[in-house]
Amino acid sequence: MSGCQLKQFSVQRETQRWCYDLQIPAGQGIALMGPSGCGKSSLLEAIAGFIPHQGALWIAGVDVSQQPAQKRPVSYLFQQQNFFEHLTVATNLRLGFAQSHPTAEQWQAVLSACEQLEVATLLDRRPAELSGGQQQRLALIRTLLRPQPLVLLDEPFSALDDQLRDTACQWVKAQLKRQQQSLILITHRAEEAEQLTQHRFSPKDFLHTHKNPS
Ligand SMILES: Nc1ncnc2c1ncn2[C@@H]1O[C@H](COP(=O)(O)OP(=O)(O)OP(=O)(O)O)[C@@H](O)[C@H]1O
Repeated sequence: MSGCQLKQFSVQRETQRWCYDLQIPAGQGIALMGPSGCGKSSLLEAIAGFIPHQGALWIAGVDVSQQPAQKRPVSYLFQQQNFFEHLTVATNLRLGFAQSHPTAEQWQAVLSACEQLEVATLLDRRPAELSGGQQQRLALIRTLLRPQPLVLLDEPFSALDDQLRDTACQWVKAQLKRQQQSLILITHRAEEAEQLTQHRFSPKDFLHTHKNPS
């Protein structure tokens, strides 16, 4: 089956445990909302393979739950953009593709995205020479153009003003549709969730709290 499916997928942080049964069809998305500390980032980290989980995780028809993080077909944008500081923006963008060699078509898509998101003149700079909003748009481009079936975005528009936020949101929506990627989005803004996803929920609703033995 295409898309992404979590079956009895459980994540543990000390005394807290969340258990999820979710399905996200290809080209569709869900938004994780809710207060600080409710478990939004923990779910993304477990799906990406950075923290342990139990249960099954199917992505594009394959159960990847036993795979290490680097093998999972997931493209993840953290709140910190994690660029290599000693490399130019262009080289950082190339690193998103297999063997760091995008095809001519893939690189054309990168350049076109850079034009649309108004960062095309920045490709020869180093990340430290960019504003927070410029870094965020370039990180979005790197994340969305990696040809992975599942995209995880953690507050991807937080450094953008309203006009750029709207432009970036529309671009993300078009990319997901064109590449039939599933999305899990963390956001505090209802309008972003409505624009990009079909379902919204809080991890709080999936929480089982254990009492420490006394
Ligand atoms: N590395 C860690 N070790 C132990 N507990 C952690 C760790 N990281 C987070 N937690 C705890 O797990 C719970 C969920 O945290 P998580 O970061 O997933 O929440 P969040 O909803 O993403 O919060 P925020 O909106 O503030 O980023 C919190 O109680 C937090 O204190």
